[in-house]
Amino acid sequence: MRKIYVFDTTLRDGEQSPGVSLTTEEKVEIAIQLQKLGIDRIEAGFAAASPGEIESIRAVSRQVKNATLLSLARCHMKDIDAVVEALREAEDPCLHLVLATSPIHREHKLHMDKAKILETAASAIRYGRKFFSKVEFSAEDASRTEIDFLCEVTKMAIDAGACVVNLPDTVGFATPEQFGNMFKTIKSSVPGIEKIQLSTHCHDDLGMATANTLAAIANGVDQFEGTINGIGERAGNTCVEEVALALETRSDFYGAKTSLNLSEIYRTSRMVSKLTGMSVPGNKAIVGANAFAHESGIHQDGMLKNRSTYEIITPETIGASSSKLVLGKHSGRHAFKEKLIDLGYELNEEQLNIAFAKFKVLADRKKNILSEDIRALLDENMAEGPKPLTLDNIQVSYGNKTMPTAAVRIMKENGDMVEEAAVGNGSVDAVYQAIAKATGIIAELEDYTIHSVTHGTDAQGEVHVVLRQGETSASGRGVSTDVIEASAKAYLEAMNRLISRQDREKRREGNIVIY
Ligand SMILES: CC(=O)SCCNC(=O)CCNC(=O)[C@H](O)C(C)(C)COP(=O)(O)OP(=O)(O)OC[C@H]1O[C@@H](n2cnc3c(N)ncnc32)[C@H](O)[C@@H]1OP(=O)(O)O
Ligand SMILES: CC(C)C(=O)C(=O)O
Ligand SMILES: [Mg+2]
Repeated sequence: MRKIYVFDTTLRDGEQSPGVSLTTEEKVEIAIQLQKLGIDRIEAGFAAASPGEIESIRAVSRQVKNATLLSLARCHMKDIDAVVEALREAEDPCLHLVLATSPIHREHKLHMDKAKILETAASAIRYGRKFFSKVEFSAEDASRTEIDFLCEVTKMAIDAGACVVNLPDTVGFATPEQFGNMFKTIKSSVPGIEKIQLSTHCHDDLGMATANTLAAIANGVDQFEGTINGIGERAGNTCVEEVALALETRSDFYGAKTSLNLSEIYRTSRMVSKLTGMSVPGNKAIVGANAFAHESGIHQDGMLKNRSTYEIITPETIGASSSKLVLGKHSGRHAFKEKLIDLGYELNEEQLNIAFAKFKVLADRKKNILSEDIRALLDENMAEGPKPLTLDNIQVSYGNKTMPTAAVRIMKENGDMVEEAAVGNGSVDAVYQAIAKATGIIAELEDYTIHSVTHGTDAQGEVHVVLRQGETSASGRGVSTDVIEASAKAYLEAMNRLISRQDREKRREGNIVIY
């Protein structure tokens, strides 16, 4: 199996993401993790950018022992001198030089003709070789460079002493077939190409960075460059994790693999996301929160029967915890039942049907049903004891400049409905006043607590109340995506318990129940 070298540029091109600036400590933390991941070459920064950048690269170089360490430089002596300073303590240093070669960059940016490009790059490589035994040369915007000139540039870099020649798709313009052909031509027509390693470096402007990188690999490159989570300039770079997993999963096709410790991928992704502040979209390949989550009933049923039906990579491979069957409105009975077993509930067929029906109602109201939602739903449905009072309807009118008003309709055990409205000093208070008026039961609210059972703005709220009447107290719990409804449910549950307790006590005393 051919080994593909991984060049990680999270700390250089990744840091070029708008809004990202890593401290020295953060760069060091990421570099240590990149080593654990088994990255072969780590680009720690652009030394000439600032004195602080030189310091950061030096700090990283003190920690990196098992990877080649690079810093990027323009083809300028002062940039190269800055790299010399930054990489002085590196165990295995490599200078990374860049110069654009495309007609657009030559004419509009550099104001250099082809001869000047060749001369500038060659003298920079030669100057760099005085300090470094390893020099990588990148022909920026290679994919928009005339192929004959690119062959000349590659030959110049080899002759001047580069050991890696990188041909980037700097602006994400290439298409896989065209990009693959570019490498095929370079490999077959540049004399001395076997003396160096060929590398690729892609950007994702058209969403083709991974495809283009794989096309380059299929056409013989030895190294690919990328970043964790694909962060980087504009739409970002090739995602290291995507290419590594594509090679691993489709080694039958590519016949090539990286030597990454794949089980460190998830941890590395989380760390980079946290330290750069760039969140990973849920549907991101490999490392997104949904990459191993299954919501629809047919998929969940398949997963329960055999994971290979809907997963081509296991989460364990990348160090993520496990596949998730996410319960939602598309879920079916198989997954629901499995979830109940996981949560320790044993329901008979009839109970299961009832719970499943209630779950579907909840799923229509709430996008993401979590374990706590299910627990809350089951505990509520399975709560024992008689229910003298049931909430039938509730309506609240709230305005920050008006008194909150609530109207409630409550069904008694015998089926009678009682309706009342009341104002309060808040919406919950108004509801409680209305319930008190409707039932005629005046109880002291001894305790009221509310917390979110799950996360997000559509989370379920769970309310606990304690009511007291004389010597008797009772607690109640209510759960709903609406906190007012949860509050009303909790209040009525506490009232029902209060009534039952008083009922029992009165029976014992031979009296008649008041309610
Ligand atoms: C494709 C890439 O990702 S390339 C890497 C991009 N990364 C960075 O730019 C790192 C951060 N950069 C910086 O801190 C600054 O741009 C510096 C320190 C490098 C240079 O800053 P300044 O001297 O102020 O120049 P500025 O950035 O405004 O312009 C770039 C100059 O370098 C020239 N240049 C651009 N690329 C190269 C190159 N590879 N080799 C030599 N000169 C180059 C430009 O033509 C321009 O020259 P000019 O001043 O004669 O017009
Ligand atoms: C410096 C080079 C490799 C680069 O980042 C690019 O061309 O995108
Ligand atoms: Mg780049």
